[in-house]
Amino acid sequence: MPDSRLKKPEHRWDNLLVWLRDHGMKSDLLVERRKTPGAGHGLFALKSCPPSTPLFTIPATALMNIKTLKTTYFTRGSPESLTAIQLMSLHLSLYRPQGEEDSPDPLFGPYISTLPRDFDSHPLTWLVKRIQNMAPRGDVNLLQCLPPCVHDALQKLHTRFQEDWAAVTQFMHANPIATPARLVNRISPDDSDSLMDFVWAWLTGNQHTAPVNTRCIYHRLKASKSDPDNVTMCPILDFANHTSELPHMTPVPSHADIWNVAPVSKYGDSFSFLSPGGIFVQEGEQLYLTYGAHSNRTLFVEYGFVNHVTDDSILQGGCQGVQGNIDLQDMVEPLIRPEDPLGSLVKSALMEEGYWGDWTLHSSPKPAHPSYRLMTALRLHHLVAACGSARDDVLQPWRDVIAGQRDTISDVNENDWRQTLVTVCDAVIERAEPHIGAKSEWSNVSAEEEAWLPWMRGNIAMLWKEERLVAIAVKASVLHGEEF
Ligand SMILES: C[S@@+](CC[C@H](N)C(=O)[O-])C[C@H]1O[C@@H](n2cnc3c(N)ncnc32)[C@H](O)[C@@H]1O
Repeated sequence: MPDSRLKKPEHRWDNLLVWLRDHGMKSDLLVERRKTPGAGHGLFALKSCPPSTPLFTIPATALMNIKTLKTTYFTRGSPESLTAIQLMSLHLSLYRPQGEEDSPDPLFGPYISTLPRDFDSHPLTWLVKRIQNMAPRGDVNLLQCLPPCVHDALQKLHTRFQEDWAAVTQFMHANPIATPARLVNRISPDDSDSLMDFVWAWLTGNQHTAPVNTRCIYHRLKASKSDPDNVTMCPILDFANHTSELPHMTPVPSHADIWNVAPVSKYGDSFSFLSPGGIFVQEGEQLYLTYGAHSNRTLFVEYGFVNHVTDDSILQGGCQGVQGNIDLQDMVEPLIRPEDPLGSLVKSALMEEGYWGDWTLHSSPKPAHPSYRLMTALRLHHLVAACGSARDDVLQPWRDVIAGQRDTISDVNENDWRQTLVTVCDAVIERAEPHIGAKSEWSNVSAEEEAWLPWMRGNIAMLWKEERLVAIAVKASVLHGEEF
């Protein structure tokens, strides 16, 4: 067990290592945790190593997931009545460290004690606080400063959060004996402290793969490869920051992955990671993971940070990792006017064919372009507007285009939707400009406590900058007559 005298924050990492060794971790740890400028902690190489070197292995019993938690909460033989994410969030919420204390969790205490103590800088925290009428930190209501499509994405995340909160509070109501008596009150549907503990837990226990958001990673635990409960929290690994460009660490496929079966052992397989392939890592270099090919909108909403974008990376394609991507739902929906009779028919047709929403612009691959979904929606909008009708025979040429039986509806229709796209791009550019002028404290400020507010303003300005640059790039493509 960890030495109970080692209670100061700087010893929490050491306690975690002792605890992991108690769980059977061998001394093959080639990484350490260090502070980074601007991204909290990160993982760094303890010594230089060749490509694809084993860096560390976390034993199955030290991974927090549905297998290692289920005997604590579910009656033997009964169905698992919470998803993996809900179960991890419940457990974390019950054992959230209070103040500077360590987590009282008898199962994962030394691990939970190393996790970030709050997610005040995360947009979901702002949204829940606003709904609860709790004063936001800092003097600016950052939610009002978000680009509309980012705000919409945050609302969707909040809906997922609320569903999990409802499932967990119902579970606790139906299974009051699942937790030690002194902790039962930590989950109460009407108590704002419980809710804020759950926000912390949910953001902690959620990251790296859809559908989760901040600290989870795919790990094969179930018979089916695509089971959403194939996720785990993984000590040590979860200090790895994201890169979309540099070579990154990779998991070693487990026995269950290789044979495409559920793990044989009760708690699943252990989890090992390799140094980046193809490069020598130097001692002291930061080791990254790639959380996924996410847009900045997704990174911001799910993880609370964004990738840096520059004029060059969007307009010239100067940086491979940056793929500017903006969503135009809030601009295009008012054009269609679903509240009007014709607009409502356009909406129905788009929904029927699966083309309603997710209308995006992309800076790469070159040329910068609208998504096929957006072109499809704009083509239909102009067809119906030009004919003043949405009868089946009017819609047929549009259906032929989506069925691949013709390239376009007509030259006039192509010209119309391209013109509209230019107008929409102009509106996006104009709307973004006032939000970009604020000086960006992007590079030098740490993301922690007192400093997070200016850092976050820089992130939000970056989202607006991306809106503007991607709109400029797509407008230029249309005006150059690019075919998409
Ligand atoms: C899995 S954790 C990584 C460890 C984290 N830095 C920490 O100190 O606990 C993911 C979180 O790290 C931060 N992060 C990860 N990659 C980042 C990056 N490239 N830039 C800024 N922040 C990043 C974000 O706050 C994200 O939600």
